[in-house]
Amino acid sequence: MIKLADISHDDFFLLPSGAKVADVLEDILDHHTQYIIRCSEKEVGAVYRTSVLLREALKNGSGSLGENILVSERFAVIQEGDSLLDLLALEDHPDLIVLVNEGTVPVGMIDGLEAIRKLLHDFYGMIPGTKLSLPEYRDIVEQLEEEIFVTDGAGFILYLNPEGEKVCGVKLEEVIGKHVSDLEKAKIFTSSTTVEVLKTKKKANLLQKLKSGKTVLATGRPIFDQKGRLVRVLSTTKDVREINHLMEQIEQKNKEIKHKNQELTLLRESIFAQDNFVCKSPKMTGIKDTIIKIAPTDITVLIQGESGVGKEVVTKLIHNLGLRNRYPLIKINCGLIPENLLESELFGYEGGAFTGANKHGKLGKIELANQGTLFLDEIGEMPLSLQVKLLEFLQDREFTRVGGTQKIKIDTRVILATNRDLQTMVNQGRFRRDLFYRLNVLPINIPPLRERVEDIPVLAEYFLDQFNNKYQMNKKLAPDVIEAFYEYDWPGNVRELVHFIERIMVISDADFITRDMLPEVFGGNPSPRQTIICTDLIPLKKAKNELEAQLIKRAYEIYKSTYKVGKVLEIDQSTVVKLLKKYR
Ligand SMILES: Nc1ncnc2c1ncn2[C@@H]1O[C@H](COP(=O)(O)OP(=O)(O)OP(=O)(O)O)[C@@H](O)[C@H]1O
Repeated sequence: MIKLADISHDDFFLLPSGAKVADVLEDILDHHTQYIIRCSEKEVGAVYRTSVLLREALKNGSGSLGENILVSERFAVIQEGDSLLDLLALEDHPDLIVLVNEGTVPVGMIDGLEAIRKLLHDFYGMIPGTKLSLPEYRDIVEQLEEEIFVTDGAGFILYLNPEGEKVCGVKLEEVIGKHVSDLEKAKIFTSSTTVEVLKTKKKANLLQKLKSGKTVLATGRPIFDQKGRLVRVLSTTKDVREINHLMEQIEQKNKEIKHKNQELTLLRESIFAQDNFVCKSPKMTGIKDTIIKIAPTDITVLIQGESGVGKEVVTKLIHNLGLRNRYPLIKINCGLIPENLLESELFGYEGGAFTGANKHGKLGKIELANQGTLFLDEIGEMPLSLQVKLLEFLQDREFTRVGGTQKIKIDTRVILATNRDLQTMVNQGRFRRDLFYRLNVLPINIPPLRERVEDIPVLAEYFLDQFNNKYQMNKKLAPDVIEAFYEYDWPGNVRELVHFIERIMVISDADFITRDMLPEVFGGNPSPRQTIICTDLIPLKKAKNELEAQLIKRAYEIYKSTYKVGKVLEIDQSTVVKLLKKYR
């Protein structure tokens, strides 16, 4: 902490109290000082500006310079060992501060404004501008809505700002000079931070209970002099109610956010339901999470999977959950449109572009998808000749109509789907490598239904409900029907399951559909899945182990019961347990 002596100057001339100014005028002129201090051995009487004194001498002659005609500057007297903080205890806002030694002899002077600037800088981290006057600085400190409580290094109270007076319910003059423990004894507050700081010489935070019943959060800070001695303790407090109020506000905001998130989840779920998307398996719930994340972006998505796995359902979800859902989702199936028509279907054409063309021209699907989403289904079927034009469009979102020369810019999101293995097609030279890399920004691979059997019961129940509603029925599936579904291979995936459920519901007379009502493929005769085909030659022992591992794992995935697995694989339950241990 800076001492006042450190920032003082000695630009003054001492004028003993009895001496006449006229008698020492020459001395004053010789010394070239800015101020003249009149003082006795007991006190500092007045401080004059030399310039004022000289002006008076010029005007009236030096003989007329009595003590009375000189107006003293506003000043305060402070001991040279005091620190900046002692300024806070001053009643008035002096323009000048006279530092005196242990007697009363002036040893230095400080500009009041300069001192307050330093004080603000040191204590409050403020770098004051040059425009404020000393009283203004004092007002700032006094108007802080924070309690300021200052003691010396032994705990004797030096200063309490008006907010502190309010908070503690005492006046500065009642407590100044008292020890902080006296205030504790008088129950003005409990557990003083000052006492804590005096003990630990470290910053302390405490909850203080005040006489008024209020609880405040007090922070005490030690202030050391250059020699590392504790010279002051500065404490500030904050009303806990205010903090509690803020905490309540934060909690309220958090609740609102949580509520909004819940609403958003419900909204998303309703979109998933509207778009008829059902899933339970970890693989598909992972895909659902990806959809939620990428839907609001414009990232190009490539959806791969066997026919009927739900590629179009996922496309609709991405569009409907995205920011373009007020604009259309335009689909074009590249596999269904003859090669020679695909270009004009996709990019449109100018009037008279080719024989038989509309003379006014026609908008292509890309233009129709402006602002919305373009869904290119069966992208693996796109002829190589068109792939370059598509690549150019994907890169710049610009294209020309067939028969046109003008570039057209379109703002659309692109989603592509295929049931072909594009990587293999690239290797075989049937799909452009550069286009593949451009498309493969975010691949979503939807697994076939047989690889996510957990979805089978939820999908089956879902379709059952749909067709019960559609046909005004009340049919149910027996648990062994679902078991039979687990065992089937579903080469047509979810599409096959939908159609199968509709068919069985319509053709069966009973309300309760049981396994024996299902076609052969679900039971008696071996299904194609039960045929094991060897495509390669491997050692018999390895092959046996591999088959055993696959069978046991697959069966357990489906039945989640060692008893059932034993029954299906026609082995003891204890063998199932042993094998599961071996292959896990
Ligand atoms: N997760 C799912 N929840 C509910 N229904 C689904 C789900 N996945 C697919 N379906 C239904 O299965 C049928 C086939 O789905 P979709 O047309 O999306 O498959 P696809 O992979 O695009 O097929 P293709 O490759 O033959 O075009 C549709 O009737 C669809 O509603």
